[in-house]
Amino acid sequence: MLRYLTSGESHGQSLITIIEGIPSNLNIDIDNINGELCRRQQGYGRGDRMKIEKDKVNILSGMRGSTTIGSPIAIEIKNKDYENWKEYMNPVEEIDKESKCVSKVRPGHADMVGSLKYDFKDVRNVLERASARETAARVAVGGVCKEFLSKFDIDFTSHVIQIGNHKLNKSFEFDYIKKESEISQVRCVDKEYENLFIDEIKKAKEEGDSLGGIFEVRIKNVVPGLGSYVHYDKKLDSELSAHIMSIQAIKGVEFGLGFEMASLKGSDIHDEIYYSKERGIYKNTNRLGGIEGGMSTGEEIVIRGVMKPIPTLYKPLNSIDINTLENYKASIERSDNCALPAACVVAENVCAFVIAKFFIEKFGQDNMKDIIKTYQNYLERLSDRGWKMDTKSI
Ligand SMILES: Cc1cc2nc3c(=O)[nH]c(=O)nc-3n(C[C@H](O)[C@H](O)[C@H](O)COP(=O)(O)O)c2cc1C
Ligand SMILES: C=C(O[C@@H]1CC(C(=O)O)=C[C@@H](OP(=O)(O)O)[C@H]1O)C(=O)O
Repeated sequence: MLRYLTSGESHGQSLITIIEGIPSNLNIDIDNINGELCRRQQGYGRGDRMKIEKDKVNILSGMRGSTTIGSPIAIEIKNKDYENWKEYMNPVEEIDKESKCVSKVRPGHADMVGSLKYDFKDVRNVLERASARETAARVAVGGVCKEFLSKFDIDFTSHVIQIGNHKLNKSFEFDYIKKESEISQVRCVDKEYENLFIDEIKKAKEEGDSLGGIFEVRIKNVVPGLGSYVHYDKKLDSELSAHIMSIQAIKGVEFGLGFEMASLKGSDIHDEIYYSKERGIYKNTNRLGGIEGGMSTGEEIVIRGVMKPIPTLYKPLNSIDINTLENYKASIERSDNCALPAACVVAENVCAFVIAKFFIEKFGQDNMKDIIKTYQNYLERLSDRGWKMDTKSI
């Protein structure tokens, strides 16, 4: 089974991850993983921390000469900002705990319950780990998984479809994919909306406020039959949802037409099935977003996530000092005021982990040669049953 752990505080020395279950003899291009980390750092609305960090992976184990050897892969991403924080964040030496002690808990963060649950007077012990800085490690994991999945032509893209009150029209979006190079600084595929999004973020910032929105992830060339209908924990959509929901500030997930389905009739939704000699089994629509009965259908997987507005506000909300219980305004930590473009990239990469996990479960784990063979056998069998899939790069 493919699995990983992450470790690391936002202003600690490094983020660390260990991934286990990546097959042997997979050639990995480190530049591609660093490229994913760079994409995650982009986006209008990010705060000053992104000017300090230049995230790059340091592979510590599990590979020799750019090739995996089947053992756990340990990856480090250094926090450059640690230099500015080491007197407060050193894990072993005496530190000055008082001067950076946080006690005015921020609504919408893990601050209050985290410090009660783990019995801390200093909320920094909570916020350092609850921070979305951790998503850099998850993107490194996704980067490795994307390297694996690219051998099977599985391809990921994402874009922002709503920020604040401005929302792209969904039906227009459905047959609209842009290449990475054409995606703007707010990861929007439409020029007019790009400007609206930027203006909205700018306005919120001037008001000391923050914004949320909706992003969309699309996954192409996933073979039919990843996941299963037989048990709750084998369903591809439930696992993808769980991983997207685990991203900081994500509050909902939908597939295909998603929540719009509530007001539509069955005949408006379910994708009709056809067969022709030339195309094999096919559908003309993909309203269910590429998953039926917990399994990939072979169509593009279309997932959306909603992100709440960033909780740290420069115009702080009412709160309390968790130690004195006095009423105060919440603490102001340096902050993004909108991070939808970054959340898009994180979502793509957590999806890459889930797809890789289900793929490996279905086609084997030990080495690339065996997996490719099993995959090809499966495609051949599907072809005998009328399904056609382009296998050009294998
Ligand atoms: C990419 C990304 C960047 C974020 N940046 C900030 C930030 O700068 N300031 C902030 O208060 N919250 C930020 N958040 C959200 C918080 O980490 C998150 O709301 C908080 O940890 C509480 O978790 P929850 O919203 O999932 O309940 C960010 C989230 C993501 C995904
Ligand atoms: C560091 C990242 O995001 C951070 C997520 C975050 C939060 O509270 O979640 C708060 C901010 O951290 P800082 O207080 O250091 O400015 C963001 O910059 C990152 O994405 O790499």
